Amino acid sequence: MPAKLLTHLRLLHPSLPTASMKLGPSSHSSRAIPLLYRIFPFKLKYHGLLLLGRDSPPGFRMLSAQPHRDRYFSRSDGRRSGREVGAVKARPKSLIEDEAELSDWVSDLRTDSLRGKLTSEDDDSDRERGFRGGRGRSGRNETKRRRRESDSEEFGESIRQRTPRSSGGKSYGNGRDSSRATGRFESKEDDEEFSPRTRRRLGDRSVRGSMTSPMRRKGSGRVLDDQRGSKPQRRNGGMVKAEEERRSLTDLISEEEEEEEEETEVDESDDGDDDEYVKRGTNSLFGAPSGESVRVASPEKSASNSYLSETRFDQCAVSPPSLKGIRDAGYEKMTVVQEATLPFILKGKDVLAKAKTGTGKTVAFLLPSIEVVLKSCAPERDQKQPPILVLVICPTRELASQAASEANTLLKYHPSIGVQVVIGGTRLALEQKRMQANPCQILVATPGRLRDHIENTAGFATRLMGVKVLVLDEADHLLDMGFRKDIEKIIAAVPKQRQTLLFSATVAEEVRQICHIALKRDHEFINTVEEGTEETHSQVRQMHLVAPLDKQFSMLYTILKDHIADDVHFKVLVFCTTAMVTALVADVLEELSLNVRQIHSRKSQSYRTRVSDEFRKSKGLILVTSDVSARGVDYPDVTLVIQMGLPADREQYIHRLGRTGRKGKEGQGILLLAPWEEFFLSTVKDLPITKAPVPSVDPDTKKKVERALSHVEMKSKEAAYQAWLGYYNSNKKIGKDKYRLVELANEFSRCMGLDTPPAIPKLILGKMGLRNVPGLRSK
Ligand SMILES: Nc1ncnc2c1ncn2[C@@H]1O[C@H](COP(=O)(O)OP(=O)(O)OP(=O)(O)O)[C@@H](O)[C@H]1O
Repeated sequence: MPAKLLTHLRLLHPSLPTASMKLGPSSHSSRAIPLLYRIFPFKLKYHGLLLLGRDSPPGFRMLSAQPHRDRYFSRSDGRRSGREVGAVKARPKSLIEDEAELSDWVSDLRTDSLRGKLTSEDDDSDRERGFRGGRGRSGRNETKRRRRESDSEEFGESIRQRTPRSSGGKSYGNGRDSSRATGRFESKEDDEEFSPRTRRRLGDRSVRGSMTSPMRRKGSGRVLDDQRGSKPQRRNGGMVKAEEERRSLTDLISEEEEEEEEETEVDESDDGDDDEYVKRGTNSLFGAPSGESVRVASPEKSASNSYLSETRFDQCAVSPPSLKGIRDAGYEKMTVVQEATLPFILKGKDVLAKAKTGTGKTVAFLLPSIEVVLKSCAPERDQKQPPILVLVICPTRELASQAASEANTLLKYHPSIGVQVVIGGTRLALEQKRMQANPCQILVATPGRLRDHIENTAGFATRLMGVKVLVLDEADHLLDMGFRKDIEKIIAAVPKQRQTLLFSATVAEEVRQICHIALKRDHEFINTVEEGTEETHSQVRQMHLVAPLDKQFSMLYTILKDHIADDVHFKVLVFCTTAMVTALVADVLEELSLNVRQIHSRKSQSYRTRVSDEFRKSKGLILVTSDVSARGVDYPDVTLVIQMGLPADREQYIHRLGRTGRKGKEGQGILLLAPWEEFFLSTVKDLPITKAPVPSVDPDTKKKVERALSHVEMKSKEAAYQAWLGYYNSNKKIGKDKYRLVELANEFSRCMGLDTPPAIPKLILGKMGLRNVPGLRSK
């Protein structure tokens, strides 16, 4: 690590070592097979299922329950043959990923230290630390105020024209007849230097190394344990100052736009109790997993490529009421990840599980968690603050609500067990009341709001001391820098003696390096993504299209029209880089008379919930969205996912794409990039993304789109421009040349039909480090 970088890092984190720290290579667990033999004594005829990760750090175990590529749903195009992709291969990162870090980045500008990644915008909007004009308001304390300061401010950026590569036919329908050029990525701009995210991670790793380097840990879990209960880390003066500046800035640029505080529409469990039922359930059902009660999917079945295993739930050691709930939900067989993880979780092990999108991870952690609640003694009736036994953390409000709703489904025959959800955008007091008045053994929360409760709800911290199971859904994201502080705080607030479950569709090497902040050392790493296969689904056709910005609106419209014509049951998600760009794209498509909804962090929670519910139930609808929908959200039957502009990173690309092709269904994904964004393709080059045919845009369509753009409100364009500039400014590759960045931003402005780029407040330009850059207008 360059000495200069280390100096900057030390500014950010006083505990950094004085010499750069090198993390040694991971060693490899040789315990995996014997242990699995003990657990699945008759199963290891399928020893092909057990893949010892060559790179696995000690204590990790890779279990591939899908040793063969799914044939059932795969297309016979042979695109994937011969690819060698490590299941958890380390790969470069490219971009700032979540809005929480955007604000950190803004703070860091003053110190000229390394930048974090730019988030496209909010995930857990309640943590909303971004830099966004508006919604700043004072709160009870710093945390609260910071949290309420809103989602990311949007910044923005633009293009260099390059002729898109031509290709054959044009269909963006179901893709069955489309030509499928197997274009190779030329990625002329392959990273020679570290991306901001990589730099940040390097720094981060050094920070980690100083405290909890997995390579030198003897009991890495213990290091964190030692931190529990300790005061939050002291920040250096520079950081404090920067944060204060950011806060005051947020206050200054507040748009006085109070977010509506409304109750979510999450089902609450009833408050019946049935202790007898609970006790009955605990009688004989909870032995350690054995070969008789749990089976791993057979290779034969895996070869069929189904996301389902051959094991039925009723073959497992779960309680009758849970089984009834499962049956009512329509589940009979376990999915591969459920089958692979359940025995370990029921046995009380900490688990890090990786399984592809849409393969039932939520049930995989909820079902055994419910069994843990059942096993625990029922609280005394007059107990004022009954303990919370299971704590599930999700990065977004939508995901938390969804998980709570899934929990309620499974709890149908467990009347005494209650689920509550605490998420941003709702009234804290209301949540406090609900948690008081109703059973709440299982709490699903977004990190920011949970911290609010820890700090501001009387008796809440005591209730958390009852936690027996801690779940981090989308764990890699939660352990990333944007959430890290909140997660560390949360971990410190729950008992050391607990079971921890980490689930995600992506587990980057960096995450494996740091997961010990939450997991015990002897945790299980259960990887159901076969080594050498992609993390995406074979039945999802992935394409990329490179086109100059000024053609993108017309192309988007053409792609959508073609898809709609091709599939009457269309259901499309269009992902955009930031909330304000999302709003702009939605406005344009609406002007073009398409059936469009929009969802992003600038919308009130009640609106988000409404739109999300509508999209879940509908067909024939297009949802234009920011990354609030990128992870975990389970919209059934999405036929097409379009990603416009640079995804925050490789993982985000995979999660966004994962909104289609769920539960073994087919789907399509199109990544629409400008020529100068093409470098991103190198970060996903192991995925089967082919070059899309360039849609032919007829002059009428072009005019129609221009007209639609001219009808979009100026305010919307201004906000999109600023957001766009900010987003790309924080990208190391694009943001490093400010002159070029501004050129591109102004190109974007012209694409919206503006002759002059909108003026941006001086203060914001200053924070972006763009003051006095020619081509920008300030106000
Ligand atoms: N055993 C099962 N049989 C059939 N369907 C199931 C089963 N378990 C879960 N499902 C359904 O599968 C769908 C996807 O589940 P879920 O949202 O938990 O996936 P996921 O793996 O968490 O996806 P993501 O990675 O996108 O978060 C949901 O609609 C869920 O109800």
